[in-house]
Amino acid sequence: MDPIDMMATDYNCEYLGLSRLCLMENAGKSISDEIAILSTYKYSRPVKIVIFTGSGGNGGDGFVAARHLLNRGFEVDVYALNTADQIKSGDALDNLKILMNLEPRVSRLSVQFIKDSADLDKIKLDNNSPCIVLDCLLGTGIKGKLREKVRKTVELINAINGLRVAIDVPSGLDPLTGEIADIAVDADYTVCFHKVKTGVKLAGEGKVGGIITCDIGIPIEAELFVEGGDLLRLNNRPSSSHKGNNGKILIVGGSLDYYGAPAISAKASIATGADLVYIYTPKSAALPIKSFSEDFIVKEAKGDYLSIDDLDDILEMASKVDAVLIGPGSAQNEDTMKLFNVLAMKIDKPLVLDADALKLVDFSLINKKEDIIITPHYSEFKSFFKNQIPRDIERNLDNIVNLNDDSDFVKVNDKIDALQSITASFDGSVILKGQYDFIFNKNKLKINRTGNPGMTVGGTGDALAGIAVSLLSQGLDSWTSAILAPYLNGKAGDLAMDAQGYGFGAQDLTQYLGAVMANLID
Ligand SMILES: NC(=O)C1=CN([C@@H]2O[C@H](COP(=O)(O)OP(=O)(O)OC[C@H]3O[C@@H](n4cnc5c(N)ncnc54)[C@H](O)[C@@H]3O)[C@@H](O)[C@H]2O)[C@@H](O)CC1
Ligand SMILES: [K+]
Repeated sequence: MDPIDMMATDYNCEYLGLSRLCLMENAGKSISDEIAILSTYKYSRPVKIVIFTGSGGNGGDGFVAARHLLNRGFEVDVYALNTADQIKSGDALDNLKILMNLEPRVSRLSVQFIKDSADLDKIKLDNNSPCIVLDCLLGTGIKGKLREKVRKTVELINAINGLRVAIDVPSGLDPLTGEIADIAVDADYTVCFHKVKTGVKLAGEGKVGGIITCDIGIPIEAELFVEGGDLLRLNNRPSSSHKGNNGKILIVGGSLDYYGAPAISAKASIATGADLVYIYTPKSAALPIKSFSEDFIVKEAKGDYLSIDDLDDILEMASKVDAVLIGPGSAQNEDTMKLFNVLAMKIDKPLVLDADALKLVDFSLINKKEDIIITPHYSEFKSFFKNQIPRDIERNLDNIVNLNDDSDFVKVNDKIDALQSITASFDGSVILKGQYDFIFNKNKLKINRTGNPGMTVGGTGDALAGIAVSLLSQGLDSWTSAILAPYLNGKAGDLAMDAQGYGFGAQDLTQYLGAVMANLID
């Protein structure tokens, strides 16, 4: 499991009501269980446990483990590299405080703080008595080069005559790639929580020792549902960035009949952080779109509908932006169909296809593109994938997909199986909109639960497409953009509903997007 997926999952537990403090307790308890087994297996008796702790959640696991190991009768020495005021994780701090509250010492616990590297030289371990060393310095939160004190501690741990057990990830090893930039704990065992981190798997036994995976009570739904923790996937904007660095978008849409759709998409794009939005639209739609906002840069096509005559202009504009949305409000006619099919093939930027584009663009022209998101509701889904639906599923598709009772485990799983078999030869990401949005690509699946019946109002689908293209333009990959877009859209819809009841429109919804993006449980 990639570190970002693990962090998002941990946070998602909080949104499901399962606190990270509780997960840390389970992690520390499972360390204690595994250490008891290893102690018996390696030494046939309890040995001294030496725990080195860092400033984050990994250190917190060590503090919890210390408490459980004491209860099992072990003698425990904790060497904390950070004092209480330097500890970054609130949960770790709570657990350090518990250890510090155990005064006067009745149990066989010692806690020492390592202020600087010189303090490390003072640690004297009896090399003739066996011990088990727990590396709780750094886990999935490692960033950049090891700081000097941590680096020295890793050297010390590697020199100790004892069994080295790394917690979650050997400190110094990249939890994503498995690479060691400088030095890492040379672990005999690595105890991983929930799932083995990708880097630990890639590094191999020579670097991480034997891998032990512990369940810490994270429900499958914390991974499957898009929740607030997934907002951790949003890019941090560099403070040195300037206009245009954070997303340039082209929206191709609008027609004599519809002009609101591209404007709402554009509003949602700006509201989710894109810097510049260009809209290519027929003359008849251009003026009303301009009047929506001074933020839009509108280029007029000649006719009342988009047509192949617009191809060169659009390709020229597409070459200057980071991502392109095709479809909102374009209406369906032969000329527009020709244009959209060529555009979908020729544009080599990340793409979103929405609304009429899904009725006009041929599946076989784009099914091998990975950098594409489609945002169908059920009837658009059926139309787009019409030649991909296996016979046995086709007969029953309406029943399978239009679930009313989504709490039914079997039905939800039938639906997932059916959707994945229909979309098996599509390499992009699909957001199937509904009461619950199902988001999937060839390998992954997520379910978004935000949103409310007030969102049946016109334009919320256009907002969704605008958010998706905005995230793409800011450098997120198509899968990440596809899972976050419906979450943000639905959550903003929920805030609009709280404020205005069913009286809100898609434009109102876009006003809440910025606040939703900034809102992560601490
Ligand atoms: N968040 C959760 O819900 C859970 C987290 N768990 C544990 O918490 C870990 C993740 O916690 P965190 O996100 O706090 O991250 P870490 O505990 O891995 O480390 C983050 C801390 O280390 C410091 N740091 C980062 N890079 C450094 C470097 N190169 N040199 C020196 N110091 C550096 C940071 O300043 C930060 O304070 C997991 O690996 C796991 O062990 C478990 O308790 C299970 C639950
Ligand atoms: K560690």
